[in-house]
Amino acid sequence: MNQFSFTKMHGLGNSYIYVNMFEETIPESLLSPLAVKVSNVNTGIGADGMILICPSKTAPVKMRIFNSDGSEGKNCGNGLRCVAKYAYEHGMVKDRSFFIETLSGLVKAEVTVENETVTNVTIDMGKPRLKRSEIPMVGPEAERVVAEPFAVDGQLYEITAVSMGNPHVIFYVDDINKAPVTTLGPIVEKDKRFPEGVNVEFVEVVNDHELHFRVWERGSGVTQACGTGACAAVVASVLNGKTARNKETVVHLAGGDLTITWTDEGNVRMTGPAETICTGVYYY
Ligand SMILES: N[C@H](CCC[C@H](N)C(=O)O)C(=O)O
Repeated sequence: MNQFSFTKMHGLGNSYIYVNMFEETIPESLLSPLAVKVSNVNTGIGADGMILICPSKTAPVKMRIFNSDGSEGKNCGNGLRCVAKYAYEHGMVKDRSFFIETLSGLVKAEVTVENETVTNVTIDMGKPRLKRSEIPMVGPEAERVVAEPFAVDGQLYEITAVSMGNPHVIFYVDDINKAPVTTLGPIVEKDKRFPEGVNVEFVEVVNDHELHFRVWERGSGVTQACGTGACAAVVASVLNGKTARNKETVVHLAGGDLTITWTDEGNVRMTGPAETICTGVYYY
C-alpha cells in the first residue's frame, strides 16, 4: 500500500489537497488519476483538485495544479495564496516576499503574518494575456476579445476573454443570483472556439470598484471561488469601461471577497485569505 502526507487548504472555499513534493514521491503517471481520487468527497478526501508544492530551479517553490477531473491547469490564484502560506509557515522561505514558479511563469507573493501565522496574502499575478492566440481562442491571432458577440446554445451573448496564464471567458449578467452557471457553464467550458477549454465566469457590476462573481471552472465545475477568474473579471471590467484601472476593486465571490487591482504598470495584484483545514495521510 502506497501513501503520501497531505495538507488540505482553501482560499475562500476553493479547496485543494496540497502535497509537499520536497518530501513525497509520486510517479508522474499517477498524478492525474490521484487528483481525481483525492477530490472525490465520498471515496476520497474531497476538494476542487490537487496542488503540488515542488522544487524549482527559478524560485523557492513551484506550484502545479490538477483539477478534480485530473486535467492540469497552468495557474491558480487561490492556490498560490495557499502555497505562499504553506511555504512561509514551513520555513521553505525566510522573507515575507518571494517568487513562486507556475506553469505560466513566475509570480510574486507577499505574506501578512500575525503570531507566526500567515493570515493574508498578496500575489502579483503579472500581466493579463489578451490576444486570441494567448487565451487561446480561435480567430485572428493578434485580436483582443472584448464585448464580442458569441452565439451558443441557441442564444446570442457578449463575451470578453482574458488569460491569467489560464483561459477565462466573462459573461455580464444583471442579477448574479440568476446567472446560468450550471447550464451555460459546462457548455462553454468545452466550446471548440477555446481549443484548451475555458473557465467560465459570470459577473454583475455593482459600481466602478465592486463586482459580484460566480464561476464554472474548467475541469472542476462550480467552485466557491476562483482567484485567476476574479483577476480576469477585473481586467475584463476595465476593458469594458465598467470598473476603474489602477483602483482597488472588491470582487464578491460565493466564498468571500478578493481585492484586486489592475495597475497602470500593467500587473494584476490580488489580495485575500488562505487557510489550513487539516493534514493527513492518503493511502492508494
Ligand atoms: N481555482 C483556481 C483556478 C483553477 C483554474 C483551473 N480550473 C484551470 O484553469 O483549468 C483559481 O483560484 O485561480
